[in-house]
Amino acid sequence: MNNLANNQFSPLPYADDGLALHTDKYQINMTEAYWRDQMYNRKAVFDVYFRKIPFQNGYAVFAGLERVIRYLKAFRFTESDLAYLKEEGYGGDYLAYLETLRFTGTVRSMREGELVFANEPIMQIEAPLAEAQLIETAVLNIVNYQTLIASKASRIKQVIEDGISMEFGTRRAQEMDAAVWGTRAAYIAGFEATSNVRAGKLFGIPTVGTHAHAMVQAYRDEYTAFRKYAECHKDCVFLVDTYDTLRSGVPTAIQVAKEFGDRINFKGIRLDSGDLAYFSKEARKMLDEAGFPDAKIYATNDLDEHTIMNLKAQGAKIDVWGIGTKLITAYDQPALGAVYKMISIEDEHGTMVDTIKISSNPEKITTPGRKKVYRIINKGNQKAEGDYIALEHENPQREGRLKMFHPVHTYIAKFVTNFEARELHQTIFKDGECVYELPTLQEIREFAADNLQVLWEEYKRLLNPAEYPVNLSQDCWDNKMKLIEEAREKVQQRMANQDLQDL
Ligand SMILES: Nc1ncnc2c1ncn2[C@@H]1O[C@H](COP(=O)(O)OP(=O)(O)OP(=O)(O)O)[C@@H](O)[C@H]1O
Ligand SMILES: O=P(O)(O)OC[C@H]1O[C@H](OP(=O)(O)OP(=O)(O)O)[C@H](O)[C@@H]1O
Ligand SMILES: O=C(O)c1cccnc1
Repeated sequence: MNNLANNQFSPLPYADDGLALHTDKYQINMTEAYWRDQMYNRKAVFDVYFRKIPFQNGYAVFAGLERVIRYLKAFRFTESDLAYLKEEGYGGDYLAYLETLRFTGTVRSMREGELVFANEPIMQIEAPLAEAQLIETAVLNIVNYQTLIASKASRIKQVIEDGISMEFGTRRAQEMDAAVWGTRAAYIAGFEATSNVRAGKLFGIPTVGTHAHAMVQAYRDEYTAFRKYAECHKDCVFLVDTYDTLRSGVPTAIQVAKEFGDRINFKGIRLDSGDLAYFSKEARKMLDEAGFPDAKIYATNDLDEHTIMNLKAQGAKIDVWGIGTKLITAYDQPALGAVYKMISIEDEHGTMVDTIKISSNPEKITTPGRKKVYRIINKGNQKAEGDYIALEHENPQREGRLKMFHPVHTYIAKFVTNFEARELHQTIFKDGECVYELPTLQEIREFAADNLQVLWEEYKRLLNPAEYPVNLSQDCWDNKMKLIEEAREKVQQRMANQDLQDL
């Protein structure tokens, strides 16, 4: 095939492989129907949101915007994409249309590092129907994973507090993309460093590394392995659990540190098995007595927020926590479940009409219409009272006394005065042009940390956090009720017609 890459080391056989085909086939099929029916250019609006905060946490941390931006900027079907679609049986006229497609829509989104809650739009995408539909899969793919990992990392970081947290999961991640974007998400949420060197190169995340058991096994004894390592590395963290942590590993690390003196920076030891609480306490005493009070104790081995909390409760003397599998795979909840739902579409007369998806579960009924999300900050204490979802034309800041009520159990309500309504969405793309200046990763990370400050502790605790209010404005709620009623009438009308036909 003429598109074969010349580079034999390329992981993929196509030189022009792009991401437009990183979509579900049904999107391409639906788009063909829209195109043949001249519907493809009708403006459609979709919300991206999830229905349940992962890990039973009190909040989630949004990540994924940067990659979504890159994806949308580069969106196009390449020559080899179109050749493949032709092989799959799509017609030449439709393919000629796909060839011209670029993303021309408008995207409003929360910023990476924003705290996000269930049932509020993280992103709102308004684009010609065909484009909005084709990009759904990739947008969800990106947002779902990165937000999940950022949320898990934030949860772990809440427990580690002032200790140092390092992302060590690459070897266990669900393939390579997950490793690098996952570690970026963890960094946004407060992790300090990663072992993934490519993530260091791509994103500027600080990289760290100790050494593995393999090195001790290769040299057949700890003394030689530690010395060989120290001969070529100034910063040394010795892994002390290959044979016998307290009788061999720690004393050998101390011996080598003494022998090398100022020639190395003896940063500490790493424990990777056994009773981490007990070993860390004993090792701490040994290091202090040997004159290395600044040497740190690193710990790894299937750690997550629960083991870390437990180890801390046992008084473990661990300074640096290396977390792999359970973070990068979001081990206890492997999916965020974010969805992409149509909330408005242009009709044949060019008028935008709101749309709804009904479900027997009231929490699953979509909220129609173009909306804005506000975080209501109490000016007295600078804490968040909750989030407020309003229709586009509304401005809650103009209200002196804002009524906030539960979107399903509407009798749960409160009035808020003296507040700032902080709008959470930014315009990212305007008619296909990216108008958003990407913050640096450092800025995103600081933004995420600042956001946590406005949240009461009750929403941040690990176990049974309080439910953060996400409310609808009265207009938004009324609009939703109106559409539910209309949908119900349509079904009743259809049933009545059916009855007439059956007579
Ligand atoms: N004091 C402790 N309290 C609670 N959990 C601990 C404690 N020490 C270690 N752990 C955790 O217990 C689990 C021990 O797992 P496992 O039995 O596989 O490790 P190990 O036998 O010590 O080491 P390995 O099999 O890797 O050589 C790990 O998840 C570890 O983080
Ligand atoms: O336990 P995790 O949270 O996934 O953290 C990463 C793990 O990866 C390494 O173990 P591995 O057995 O792969 O190699 P090593 O112990 O020989 O270094 C390391 O020692 C950690 O235990
Ligand atoms: O540097 C380390 O200690 C490390 C790196 C990756 C995985 N586990 C440990």
